Amino acid sequence: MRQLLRYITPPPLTLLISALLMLAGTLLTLLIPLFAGQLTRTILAEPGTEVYPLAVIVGVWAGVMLLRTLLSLTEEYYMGMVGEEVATSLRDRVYAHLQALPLTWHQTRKRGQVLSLLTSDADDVSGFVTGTLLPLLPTLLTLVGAFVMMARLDITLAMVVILGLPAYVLALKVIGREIRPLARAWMDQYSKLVARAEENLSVLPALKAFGREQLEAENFRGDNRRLLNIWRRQLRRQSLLSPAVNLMAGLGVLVLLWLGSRHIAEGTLGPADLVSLLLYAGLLMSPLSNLAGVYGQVQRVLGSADRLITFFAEQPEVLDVGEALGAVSGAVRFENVTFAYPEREPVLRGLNLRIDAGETIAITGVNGAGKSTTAHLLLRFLAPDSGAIYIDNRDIAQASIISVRSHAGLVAQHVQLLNGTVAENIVYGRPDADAGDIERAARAAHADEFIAELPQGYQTLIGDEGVKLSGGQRQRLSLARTLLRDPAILILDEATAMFDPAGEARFIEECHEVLKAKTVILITHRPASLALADRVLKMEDGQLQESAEHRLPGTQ
Ligand SMILES: Nc1ncnc2c1ncn2[C@@H]1O[C@H](COP(=O)(O)OP(=O)(O)OP(=O)(O)O)[C@@H](O)[C@H]1O
Repeated sequence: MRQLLRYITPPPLTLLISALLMLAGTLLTLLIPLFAGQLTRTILAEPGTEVYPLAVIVGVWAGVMLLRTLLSLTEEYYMGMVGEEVATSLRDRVYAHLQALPLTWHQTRKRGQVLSLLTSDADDVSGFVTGTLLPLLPTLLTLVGAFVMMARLDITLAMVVILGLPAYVLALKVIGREIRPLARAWMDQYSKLVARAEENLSVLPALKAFGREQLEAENFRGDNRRLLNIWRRQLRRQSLLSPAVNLMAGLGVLVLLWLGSRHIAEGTLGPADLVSLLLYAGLLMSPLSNLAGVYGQVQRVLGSADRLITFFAEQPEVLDVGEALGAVSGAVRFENVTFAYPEREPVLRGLNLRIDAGETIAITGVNGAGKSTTAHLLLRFLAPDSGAIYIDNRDIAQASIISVRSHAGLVAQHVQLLNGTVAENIVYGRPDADAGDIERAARAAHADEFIAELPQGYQTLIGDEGVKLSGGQRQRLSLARTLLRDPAILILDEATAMFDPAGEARFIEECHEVLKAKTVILITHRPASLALADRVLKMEDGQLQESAEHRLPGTQ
């Protein structure tokens, strides 16, 4: 928990005000038993004894109660604010870290599980800090204060209370021990449930096409029942905690009453002091129950805290460390690059590649040969196991990731678009671009024709992942988005795969001018696209070989 507190930054002033209000409130509460003692003394006083008048005691008592209520109101507001600010800053940090983690981290996790870090785990932890951890302060103060006041009245009775505490702590431990693993199991099962729902909803067309609605509903139901069972087991133990503690506290009060009456009979304690003492013991009951609750909640929240600590320990991509590449002409060189995905055979084995600035090369090869992997290495989504990659003779491992990605643009095989307008999608990589820039990029990608035919032109909403567009239109939009960034190196990974043959031929002819100004890497099998290339390379056994067989007749 202490590790996690590093990531939680409560607002200092609001926190200080809440703490002071809590302390003041607790001190006022500790006065009440004293008033009760004085009241008893006044009621039982022999005529002629000097005691406070009844009206004074009741008046002061009522005044203190009123003040206590006012403090509680203000305290609630400030505590609420601390809670919300803690939750907000923790969510900010989780989200920033989520985005900074490399693609490889995300590829090995389910989206639902990742999202639960941001939602339930972050909420659990911030709720714990404000709902449990901060109120601990008045709880502990009440405990200590009540004990000191009791000791002043009767040290023996106060010691009985202190000696009873270890038994109480032990009971907490025994009952609470089993809660933690159950809390973790619940959270794991919960994220599995969310992950399943998320996955099913994101592949809904496939799910419906294969008639899996009922099967998936049953799978979900099964996961949901398992979740309920874990919760039931956890609740059984958790609901045991508070009654057990209350029972022990009640028995403790009985012991006090019995011992107190004996002390009165022996003349070492006055009846008014016994009244105060019992009220102090009563004051102890609620902090003790609170502490019991705290123990249960600590066990529960530790699961979330563990997950967040592990998550924050993951190494993020540092985007701006290393030198910026500055202006580049776009020459690319792979030198003896070897790469394997974790626990897989190497994809690239000593790959060498040299592309001159402004050259267009095509890479072909069977599915799974490693073509996209090569592109991802150039973008620093992945890092080579050995060897080096250069842009303009500068090792990209030494350059800042952000500058590498600003010079190398990728139009990927699977186009990813936002659920926004056409214009919002094109401007994504260069938010400062104006309408003229957007239209120029669209024209260069030959997307302007179909955009003009859309109901609201550039302002047309294109739906989740661009569902309201055809595959080819999505690819053109994706190309426009990349061209707007104007990278010196352009990687088109099967970027024309969705084009109809006539459209592809036209596109290639028309884009020729735009592409001529850049270093272009075409990952493709399509003869029409291959015709664009100055050289065609074939990927085989993790290496690239020059190949002439894909050239179209008439091309150089
Ligand atoms: N994230 C990943 N983790 C593990 N293995 C991966 C990952 N991505 C790709 N691979 C594997 O690496 C190999 C190369 O994949 P890559 O996508 O580079 O091939 P490709 O030549 O682009 O194929 P295609 O023509 O089908 O697009 C494949 O065997 C694939 O299974």
